[in-house]
Amino acid sequence: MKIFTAEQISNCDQYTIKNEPVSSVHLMERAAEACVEWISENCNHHRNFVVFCGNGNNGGDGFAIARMLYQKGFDIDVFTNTKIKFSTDAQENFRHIKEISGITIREFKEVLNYRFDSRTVIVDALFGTGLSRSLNGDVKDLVEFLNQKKNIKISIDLPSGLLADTVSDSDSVVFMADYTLSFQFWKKSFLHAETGKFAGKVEILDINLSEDFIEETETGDFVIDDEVIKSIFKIRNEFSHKGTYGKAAIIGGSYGKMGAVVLSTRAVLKAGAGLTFTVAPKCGYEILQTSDPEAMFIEGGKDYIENFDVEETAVCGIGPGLGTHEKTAKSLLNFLKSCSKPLILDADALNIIAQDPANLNLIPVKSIITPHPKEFERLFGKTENSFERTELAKNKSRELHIYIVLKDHHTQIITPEGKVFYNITGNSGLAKGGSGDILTGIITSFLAQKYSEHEAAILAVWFHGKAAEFASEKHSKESMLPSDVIKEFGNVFSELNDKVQKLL
Ligand SMILES: NC(=O)C1=CN([C@@H]2O[C@H](COP(=O)(O)OP(=O)(O)OC[C@H]3O[C@@H](n4cnc5c(N)ncnc54)[C@H](O)[C@@H]3O)[C@@H](O)[C@H]2O)[C@@H](O)CC1
Ligand SMILES: Nc1ncnc2c1ncn2[C@@H]1O[C@H](COP(=O)(O)OP(=O)(O)O)[C@@H](O)[C@H]1O
Ligand SMILES: [K+]
Repeated sequence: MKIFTAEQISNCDQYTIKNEPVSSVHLMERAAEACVEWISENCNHHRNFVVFCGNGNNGGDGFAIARMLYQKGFDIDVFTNTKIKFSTDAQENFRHIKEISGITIREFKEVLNYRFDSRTVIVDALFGTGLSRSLNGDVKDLVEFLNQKKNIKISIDLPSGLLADTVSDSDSVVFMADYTLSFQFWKKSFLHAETGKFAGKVEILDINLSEDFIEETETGDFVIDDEVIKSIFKIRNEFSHKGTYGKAAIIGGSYGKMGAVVLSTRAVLKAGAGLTFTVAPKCGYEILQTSDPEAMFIEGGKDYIENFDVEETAVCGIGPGLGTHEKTAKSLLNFLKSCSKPLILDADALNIIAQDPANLNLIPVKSIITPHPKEFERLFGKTENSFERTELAKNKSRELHIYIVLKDHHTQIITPEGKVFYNITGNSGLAKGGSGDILTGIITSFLAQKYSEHEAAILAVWFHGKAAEFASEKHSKESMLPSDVIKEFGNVFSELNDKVQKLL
């Protein structure tokens, strides 16, 4: 799914109104219907809603939602500011709601005397994509007041005060939603930590905006949705043999960190590679042969790795548990100098490279590197916030002609062409040592299976998150272990096969 800026979204609305058989006010009606449908389906314990409506079209949505919820039998109160001029469509919906005697309309300032029942849901329809500056004055006070309430809060389109595509000033006041019902597209601000925290759980509601506009409008930012995944995943060929699925090698491990290669190797195996090797120090021989018997062991040193050579045709994932021993570092850098095929570089491989900026140029083109934010900083330097980090990653991907998998809650895959793919699978159950090792294994496995670097990185990140979702359902986010995540790979493949199967 494409991610658009606030300006592009507004253009999309206008294009739809101009070119499709729908008027502006009908599009608002469609948007409100989608919200009301979601609320009716999901809201089982709450009967009363208090809707806060601004003067623009976001407020118009709010009036229409209030009317429709009332017609469905919910108790509704509405707050607005009648002293400021409404937009045309908001005015029309305000007119409709005034005619309903069962709905009381109050001015914002009356909120201080309003009795919030603990089961009242607060709906924020103050500002959406039209927000042009930080909240101030009365409306800022209102949002601060509402944020103190313990009630469930739903934002329409965007939490008020949040900009769609960039970070707000750190002292800006933003409505703190539990749920955000947003129209048609993911907004970039939902996907970054500093701003996404205001949106709560995000639901994207389809309001049928013009497909032609969406198709023709260029963007560099995408969300990895089912369509992206279906276009990448390949069904396993029955007329195949192990050679069809490639050779993969995990290179890593050091005394005390052998678990990282065990997990990484197991992830390669369970993600479907044909032949799997582990290059690890001798001290890991028994551990690896016992834990992952399907993989072949290659001795890469005694207590730490000194030899990175594996079969020419194997795809190499380097770094899990590798350590940064001087001799390991020296031989890794020598290996990089002699290597021209794309590699997967993670963890200590990145920490070794980060020791000297000149090392960055040794990374073979089209390699996939998988830094978490701290490793990214060691490699490329500090940034003010995660939006800037993504921009820096885009520059570096272009410059070095590599793929950067910037690991985060919404991990980003950044391509040498400057495109950014945001992942929306996964959860905080992955915030544990060992999760990244698994991701390295999955990417290595998919690359060995002849997915392109671009496809392998995107599919693997999505896959990793999806497996975490299955694992958390069984074990909880708190208790799930990276090894539980690997056990769910089978369920993810079943889901993938179901998605792409040609059903009779
Ligand atoms: N036909 C359409 O264009 C549709 C628009 N929709 C809704 O319309 C919204 C966008 O509507 P608008 O473009 O009218 O914008 P908003 O309703 O987000 O609000 C913008 C209004 O607030 C003012 N404003 C901006 N920042 C302010 C601030 N900090 N303090 C006080 N006032 C401020 C602006 O001057 C403008 O009058 C979307 O988020 C969505 O909810 C949906 O109904 C779908 C269809
Ligand atoms: N809160 C979270 N939500 C979603 N994914 C997460 C979260 N925390 C961590 N992850 C994922 O888990 C992995 C952790 O990687 P990393 O920090 O390198 O772990 P390790 O050091 O164990 O290898 C990344 O893929 C990251 O995106
Ligand atoms: K809003």
